[in-house]
Amino acid sequence: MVWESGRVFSLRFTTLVEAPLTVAFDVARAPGRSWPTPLREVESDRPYSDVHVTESPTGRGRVTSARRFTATADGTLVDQRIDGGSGLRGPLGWVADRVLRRRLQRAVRVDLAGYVAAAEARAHEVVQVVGAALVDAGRVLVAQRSGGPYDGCWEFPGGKVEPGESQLAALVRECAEELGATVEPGDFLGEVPLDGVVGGGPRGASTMRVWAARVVSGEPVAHEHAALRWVTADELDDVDWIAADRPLLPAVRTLLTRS
Ligand SMILES: Nc1nc2c([nH]c(=O)n2[C@H]2C[C@H](O)[C@@H](COP(=O)(O)OP(=O)(O)OP(=O)(O)O)O2)c(=O)[nH]1
Repeated sequence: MVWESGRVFSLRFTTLVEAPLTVAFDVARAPGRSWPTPLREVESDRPYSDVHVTESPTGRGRVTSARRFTATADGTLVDQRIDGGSGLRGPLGWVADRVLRRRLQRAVRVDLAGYVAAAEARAHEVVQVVGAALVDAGRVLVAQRSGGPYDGCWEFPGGKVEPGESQLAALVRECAEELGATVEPGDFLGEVPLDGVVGGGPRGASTMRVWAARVVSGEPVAHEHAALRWVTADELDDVDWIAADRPLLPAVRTLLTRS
């Protein structure tokens, strides 16, 4: 990218936040607290990406901040790219660009330190649900809820993470309770916001993270569900899923076609 006047620089910051995707995104809503000029949001695709712009302090150039939020097994990877320039030409522009670049670098570092702490603290306040896509011979186990608001809908075995419990420990515990089987978690598959799904809570109050897994001992039995079913990749779309789960189906389909 080249600005009409002056030169341009690029900065890149990659940060792992130990918080779910929705939390990492929602807490990041107001970036640029330490920036020289206020940022304006021009694009937002919650909880995946956003773009902000600001004028450079000279009033002649522009700075753009584009962030991408990706759910990973360990939390959320925040990838931020800043493109900007003072908008000034010649030797003065050269100096102004260097100063602006350094100020932004410092400002982002200060912002990130506060942001990571705030997101990780907030992560303890949201309801985190974990789910297991249990795979065997090209099929995945789906479980039918019994009672409650999603009575009759199908879901991944799993449930809420308890305070102080790790997500994978919760996954193994929930599968043992619900299926009477021991499971071993594998690859992380993805995360979906459960906005309003769990107890009708507000936006960002709950989220679900799903892992591929396999049964290592015992035969799954529906201890808490109405029924269990093993389904193939071709049958995935026809299942009457809890609606929030549907965005995870492409990842499950890929998993099944690989297994
Ligand atoms: N287990 C599971 N829960 C899901 C899925 N999709 C989805 O929206 N949910 C929602 C439904 C529930 O509101 C919430 C999980 O709660 P739960 O009732 O199964 O969890 P739990 O066993 O820990 O519940 P409890 O102790 O509070 O009764 O997440 C899914 O695929 N699997």
